[in-house]
Amino acid sequence: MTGCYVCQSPANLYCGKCHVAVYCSKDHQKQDWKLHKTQCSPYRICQSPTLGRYLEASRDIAAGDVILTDSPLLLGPKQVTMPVCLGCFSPVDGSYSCSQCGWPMCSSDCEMMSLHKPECQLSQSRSSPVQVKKFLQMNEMYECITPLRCLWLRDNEPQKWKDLMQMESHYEERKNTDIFEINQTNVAEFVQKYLFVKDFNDEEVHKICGIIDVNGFEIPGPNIVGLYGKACLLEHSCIPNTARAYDQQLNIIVRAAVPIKKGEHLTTTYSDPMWGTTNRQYHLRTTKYFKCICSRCQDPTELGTHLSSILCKSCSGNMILSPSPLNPEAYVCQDCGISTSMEEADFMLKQIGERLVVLKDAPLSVSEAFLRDTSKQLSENHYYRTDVKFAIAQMYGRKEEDIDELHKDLLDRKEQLCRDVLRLADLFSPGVTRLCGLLRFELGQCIRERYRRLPKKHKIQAPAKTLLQEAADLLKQASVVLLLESQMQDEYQLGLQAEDDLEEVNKLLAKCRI
Ligand SMILES: C[S@@+](CC[C@H](N)C(=O)[O-])C[C@H]1O[C@@H](n2cnc3c(N)ncnc32)[C@H](O)[C@@H]1O
Repeated sequence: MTGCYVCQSPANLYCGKCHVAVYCSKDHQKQDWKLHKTQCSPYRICQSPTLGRYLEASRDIAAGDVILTDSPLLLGPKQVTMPVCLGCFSPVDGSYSCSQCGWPMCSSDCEMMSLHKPECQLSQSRSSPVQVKKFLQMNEMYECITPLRCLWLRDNEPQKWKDLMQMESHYEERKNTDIFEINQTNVAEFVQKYLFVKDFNDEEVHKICGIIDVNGFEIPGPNIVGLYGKACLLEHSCIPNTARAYDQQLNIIVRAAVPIKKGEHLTTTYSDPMWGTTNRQYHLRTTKYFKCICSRCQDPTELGTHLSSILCKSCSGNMILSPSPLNPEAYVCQDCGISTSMEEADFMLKQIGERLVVLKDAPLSVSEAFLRDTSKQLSENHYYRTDVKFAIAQMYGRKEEDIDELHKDLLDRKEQLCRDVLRLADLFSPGVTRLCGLLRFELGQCIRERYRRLPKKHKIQAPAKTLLQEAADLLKQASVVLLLESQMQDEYQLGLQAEDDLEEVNKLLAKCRI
């Protein structure tokens, strides 16, 4: 939106505070101020040679405050997906196809959705309907859909196309990479040779593929990627200060996760804050084309957590990436100085990673065995171990038995795991974030259950009240965070449960006369 906020005519005079509202003249800016000052964005758009465009807080922002809400420029299936309906994104089996173009859909209702118009129109360049034959597995035919939805904007929605074209594509860096080759075959050539769409040259197609990869947000839950004109300006940090959520229309809502001071950059995470440095760096380098040099990435101990450290075979000390996690040559023991080559460590990590894959469907005892075995190879907080701890912290009291049937030792175990992972989450994904919300929810359940198990006479003693108060604090914080999620998400349902449980705990607290 680049029209004057008052009269919509072409405008280039930006509000000096937020650099978002734009006017055609000083008069219109003055005229709008009374209204605009109540809405003036808490951020401004800035530019730097290393970051490109980025967002900066234009005033102090409190944790939980909405920084921006942005509607999608477009939505499409993720690049690698199995066949999904091109209207509602549910998996499809081929039993219904669009009457106009032949792409499989759910129903005539989905066929009519405006979302589907771009590929529907463009696919009609073929003389016969599109035929999809491979269902319930990844299907490379779908790699062209989101790019087509972008390319279609060029001739149909010029303002959106202009917004899209401002986004970073890293076109030059992508040339000669594997992904460039894949896009050449599965998008550029597929569009020209199978769909008979000749309107877009290879460079345009590759730029669009880059824009999707670099700027697209993977929306949790369904198989959707969304492009958002304002939210894409958030820069990456391995300890982000904002959190993202989506409403039912898939508008993105960006909130301050922690208090943010005027002048601070607004950051999100493009990777996963609970991954180790090497994995985050690899992901950022190969999909976003930059090297993160944040303080966490430069600290071989990752703020003293040793999230990426392995254990020394000689003295069991923590072995860190040396001489620096950004240019590692070996793992070196902090205690005895012995080193292990990157190849040897990578081989061990790969083997452990393969064990991880099968844990999801196995009994919890197999995950516990994994944690026991790896305690001699990996640091206590290693990201592999933390991943498993987080998974089983959620499953105890849910997967094999309900929490009120859980053996006391297992209840203690769940509580310990929640506390261990929460310590790390509070460092790397701090504040009003989904991860902290989930962990506080689980921990709140443990504490509430510990109270429930107290003998009746102990329930009127001071330690019982302390337990109830802790449960109430945890459930309150969990419900506040989880209810910010979209109602479609499981997290939202847990938020509702946290709210109910909190009510019950508060009633018990009110009865406590200690
Ligand atoms: C989603 S875009 C962000 C907006 C972009 N800066 C622009 O001008 O359109 C992602 C790109 O921004 C740059 N970027 C974001 N965070 C960065 C960071 N922490 N360090 C260096 N570059 C970063 C990288 O070029 C990255 O590929």
